[in-house]
Amino acid sequence: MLKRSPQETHSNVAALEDLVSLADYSFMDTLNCDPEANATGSEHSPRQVFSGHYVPVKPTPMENPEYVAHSQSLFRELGFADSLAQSDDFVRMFSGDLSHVPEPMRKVGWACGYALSIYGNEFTQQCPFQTGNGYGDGRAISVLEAVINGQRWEMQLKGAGRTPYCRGADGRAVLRSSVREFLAQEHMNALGVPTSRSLSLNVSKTETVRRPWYAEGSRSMDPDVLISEPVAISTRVASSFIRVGQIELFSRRARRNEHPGAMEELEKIVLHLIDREYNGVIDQTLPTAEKAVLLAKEFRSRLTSLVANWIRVGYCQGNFNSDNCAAGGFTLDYGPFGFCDAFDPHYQPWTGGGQHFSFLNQPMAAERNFYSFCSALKPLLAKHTDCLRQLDEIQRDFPRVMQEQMEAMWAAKLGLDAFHPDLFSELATLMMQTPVDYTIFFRELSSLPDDIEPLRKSFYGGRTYVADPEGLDQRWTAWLTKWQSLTEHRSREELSSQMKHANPKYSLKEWFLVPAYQQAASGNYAMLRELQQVMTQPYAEQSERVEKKYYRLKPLELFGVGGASHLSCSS
Ligand SMILES: Nc1ncnc2c1ncn2[C@@H]1O[C@H](COP(=O)(O)OP(=O)(O)OP(=O)(O)O)[C@@H](O)[C@H]1O
Repeated sequence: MLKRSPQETHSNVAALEDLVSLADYSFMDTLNCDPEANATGSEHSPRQVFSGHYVPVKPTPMENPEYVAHSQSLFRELGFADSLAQSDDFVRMFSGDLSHVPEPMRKVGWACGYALSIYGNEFTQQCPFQTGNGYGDGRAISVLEAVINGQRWEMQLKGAGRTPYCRGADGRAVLRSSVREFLAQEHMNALGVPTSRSLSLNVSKTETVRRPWYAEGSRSMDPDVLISEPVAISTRVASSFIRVGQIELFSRRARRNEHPGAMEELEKIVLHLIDREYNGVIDQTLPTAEKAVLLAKEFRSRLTSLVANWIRVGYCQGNFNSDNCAAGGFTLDYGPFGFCDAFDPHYQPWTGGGQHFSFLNQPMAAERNFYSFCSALKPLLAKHTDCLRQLDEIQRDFPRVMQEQMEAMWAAKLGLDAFHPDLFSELATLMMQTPVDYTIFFRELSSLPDDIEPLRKSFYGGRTYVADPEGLDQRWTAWLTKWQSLTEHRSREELSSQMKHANPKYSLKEWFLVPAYQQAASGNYAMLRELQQVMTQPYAEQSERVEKKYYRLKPLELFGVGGASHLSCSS
């Protein structure tokens, strides 16, 4: 096993050999392999997995892979040469072909099982009496864990073929959803929102799969209408991919005493989570029960901050169940996500998603996931009443901590020293009634306008109403005057600069993504590259051409039926 010390730097990862020399399989010592699994990783058919933390699985190489994109910023952070991304070896490996990969890399990846709670309600699929159901990484296969520049990274191929958790599906991801996830991860990182990161994106020149599409004139996917789409594999990278649902899976098994080692497996996954995500935050010498309490407290802090950040940048996750909630407190699984255009508290990017996951309901959805997380820890605290009491307190206090984070976030967006409920409530009403583009409004406000004229750039209604029958102009003026009186004690330059750090100028709207992935499907990646360039500097003033194209209201024809959102949960 090869492990580098944090002091060592790797500024010269220019070839596959350099990368795989960093491979670290220490998780195999601390986690359990499914005892029924075949060590060669040749299992690609769905089956029930009853115990163990991971199943060895070989990725299924994508036919005729072609390089599409890589993250220059992550490559820089990892000390990788940009030329590596397009080298044959690298493209093959991150398209699922490990046959040529040298030692010490094992030519087998791994997939993990997890459970699912839907808005806090336990969901069990297929097998009601046992939690060893087939839910888990159905198409995501990790191939490498490595400590690079003192930080541990897990590299996971999404769309790398079937695993025992595929539940009969094809194990593939299409280019459309892969482009969305690749760009969204890049964008969120540049926005300063904790997230899994994009490493690379490759497409197959020949392999396609069929996916449901819209029936004529409808906004919903129709399972009977299928289209062929190119297959792609994106590699995402994170300190771990442990989800709340994963802790739940082992907790359910322990609670139901499903097998003799169930409690031990729960403890192992919790300690693994602490090691991967909370190392340095939680004292390793404490007993497990005390560690679990600290873990809950730290996760609460990260999760509430994460969700406040989502709202700050206009992001809605769309399907924030416990399987899509990273236990490290970062954004994971960019499926039916969206960045809002017009401000709407009930903005929900996914036609299949419920209102409970909509934009301003995300704190509640986070609370549900947090409760699932705390419940999952409880079997470890059964004999520790004091720890249990502390955990209950941490859980009970979630809404207060969430509210504090939200208020601090709104205050920062408005450049205020403290949250002013009346001012905010009038603003929210005005933003909805006008309505305003969320990104443009806050960015224009960050330039500290003297009157409401510059704010009109963000008014959707402003394009159609002339007479102002509802007196919106007067109300906006009154609101602005009040806001100005609360901020006038600050240096204008400093205030504006601070607000521009809280309020991005550019956000990755779906109607920018659609033409980019459509063009990519025909082998042209120009728009994708341009979006990557623009959206990785979301707070910067960019060229006039960029501003004209990406800092504008969503065109009216893209609203409503036949709109620009081509997304589903699992594409
Ligand atoms: N084409 C597919 N083949 C096999 N499994 C799939 C496929 N699509 C989705 N799944 C699995 O179904 C579950 C729900 O899908 P969802 O869209 O939330 O996840 P995903 O986008 O594939 O994965 P992740 O949460 O890892 O980003 C996941 O466990 C996923 O692995």
